[in-house]
Amino acid sequence: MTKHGAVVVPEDAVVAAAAVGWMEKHPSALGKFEALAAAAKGKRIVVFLDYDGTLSPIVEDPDRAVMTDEMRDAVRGVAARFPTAIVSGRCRDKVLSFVGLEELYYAGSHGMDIQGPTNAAASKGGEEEEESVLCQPAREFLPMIGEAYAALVEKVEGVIPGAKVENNKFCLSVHFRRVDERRWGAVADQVRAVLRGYPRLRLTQGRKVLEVRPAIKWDKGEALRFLLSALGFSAAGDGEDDGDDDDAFPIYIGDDRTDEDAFRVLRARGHGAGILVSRFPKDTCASFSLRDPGEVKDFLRKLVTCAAA
Ligand SMILES: O=P(O)(O)OC[C@H]1O[C@H](O[C@H]2O[C@H](CO)[C@@H](O)[C@H](O)[C@H]2O)[C@H](O)[C@@H](O)[C@@H]1O
Repeated sequence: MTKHGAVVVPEDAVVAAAAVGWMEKHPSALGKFEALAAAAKGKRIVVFLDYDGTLSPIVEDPDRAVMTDEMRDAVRGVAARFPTAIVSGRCRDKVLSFVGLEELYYAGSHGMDIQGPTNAAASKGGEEEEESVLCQPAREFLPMIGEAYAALVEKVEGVIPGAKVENNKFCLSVHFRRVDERRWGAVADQVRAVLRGYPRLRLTQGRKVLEVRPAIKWDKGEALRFLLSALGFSAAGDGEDDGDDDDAFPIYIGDDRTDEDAFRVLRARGHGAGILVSRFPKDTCASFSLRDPGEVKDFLRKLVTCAAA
């Protein structure tokens, strides 16, 4: 096609070519399953799963982001074969209530609240909750988060229709999915104004959500390292003879910006697989991709079948 003598490539063709290029760099984890299984051969697979957008589809109301029974069965099957952790921005109790599987590790509040399986602790009786909590690096921030929550409810949720503040214990989520798009800027301005009173809290952005969290060096990547180490594997994965088992093959599946911290850790380790859940090309440190939670479920089922073979 030509216009004024120049070659004009239709916009759809440019988008399609970019998508093809992106898929070459981040191929489908289903399409490359055999290669992935071969890379994991002889190593011990450890599975890390984000929740929203990965195990459950993104929905308007965060309180209704439930997971299907089929997905629960797939996660249960994986957890019966490999150590498995849910790593979420949600507070640990809420994500546990959505997933409903006590045999998993849970890292809530973007990894700032880590708990081991509660099924074993529960059978011992007594102080199950305290026994199963493994790591809470932002404990001292609890009173500050409580104060900031109250201020955000008053100054954002109370003022901008559709805005919703979710208390995730060690962090807060300010949702604007249901806010009129013309007021998104106002949400961000109000949140920033509140946070000026809390210089030790920082702001990041997820999928139509502003995330307020303690400004400490801790994120989903650190949680992944912590859990590997708690499971007896090397946290660095550097092949050093430091007494730790370097034979883990961590698989991390997630859809959002906060999952990039975990993908970066896997890149640095040089083994394991970061899998981004996305229908569209996105800048990512993940090596593979899956399109949506339906494909995540298929991938988890394949892992189970492969382990049983
Ligand atoms: O780390 P995640 O498990 O992915 O949690 C990140 C945030 O997820 C939730 O919000 C997102 O999903 C909602 C339900 O589908 C959707 O309404 C919202 O727009 C998304 O941002 C959760 O509510 C947040 O607290 C998490 O931080």
